[in-house]
Amino acid sequence: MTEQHIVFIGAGNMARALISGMRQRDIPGESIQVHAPSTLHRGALAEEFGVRSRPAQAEKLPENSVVIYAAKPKQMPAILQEWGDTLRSGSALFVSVAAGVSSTQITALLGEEISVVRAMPNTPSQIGAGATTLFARANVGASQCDTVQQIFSGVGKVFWLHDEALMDTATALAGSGPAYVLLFLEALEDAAVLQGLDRITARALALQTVLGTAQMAAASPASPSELRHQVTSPGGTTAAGLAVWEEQLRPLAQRALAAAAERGRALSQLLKKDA
Ligand SMILES: NC(=O)C1=CN([C@@H]2O[C@H](COP(=O)(O)OP(=O)(O)OC[C@H]3O[C@@H](n4cnc5c(N)ncnc54)[C@H](O)[C@@H]3O)[C@@H](O)[C@H]2O)C=CC1
Ligand SMILES: O=C(O)[C@@H]1CCC=N1
Repeated sequence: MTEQHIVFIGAGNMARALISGMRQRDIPGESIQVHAPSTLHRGALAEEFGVRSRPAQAEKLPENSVVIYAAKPKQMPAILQEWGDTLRSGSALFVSVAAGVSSTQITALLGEEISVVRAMPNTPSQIGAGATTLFARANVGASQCDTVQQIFSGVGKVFWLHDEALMDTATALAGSGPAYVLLFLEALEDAAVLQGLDRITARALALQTVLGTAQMAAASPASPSELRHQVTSPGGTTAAGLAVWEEQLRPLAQRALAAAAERGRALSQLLKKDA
């Protein structure tokens, strides 16, 4: 990709996941800069990934900077207050990974229409297997969209949305999704242990089953439903297990995604109250 200067605001879990994925894609450490108040967090990233580390306060940014906001949603008013002059005076592209906070809220906080893209990545980005949804405001140019596409496609698959309201759904599905899959793994493991299987074998079997099935589904032109039928012999073990899952799983998925998307909208409302 073209020489970009990538500036992270925040040095937590998501910044770490993205930086890890970027470094594996040979984005040089010197072109990544991390700002956070805690020397512990940013120092650890500097040591592990060779990125540059700075305190929280803003400074003049190099040309071609992409600023990735990776601190908490509720901190955005205070942090943008600190960064406002820097962001308004330069030509930086601002990418927010904050759940819920709308691009209109971001430009309102900055008091100016700078280029803003929202991104919703997820933690598998740390091994290049992320899923990121992107939304660009109308004033973001094609070359800026290309830049963001290159950054996030380096750490996984990228999906653009044209309706910003659906970012809350994408957050509920893919941003939060790794936690659901991990809970599913834990539940399968615990259930097998309850039947007597030792924990190490139960964990390894659950993991390989989910991994192998996801890889098979990704490699196959068949739909998940078609592949599922290939496993399900009439009157067999799978049919017996599936009957139990079917009672609850779809309504549960709907409720879980609704709750997560609603939380995204609530985070955005909270910001309105604080702003
Ligand atoms: N964790 C995840 O799986 C995902 C998180 N996100 C979003 O990423 C953002 C960060 O989430 P996490 O990394 O999980 O949180 P975290 O709590 O791990 O990290 C937050 C970071 O912000 C830093 N920070 C606090 N005050 C600051 C300031 N004044 N200036 C600069 N940095 C400051 C903290 O030092 C910390 O490094 C959130 O907005 C979240 O919605 C988005 C997708 C997935
Ligand atoms: O739980 C959260 O709010 C963040 C956004 C998506 C994943 N983690």
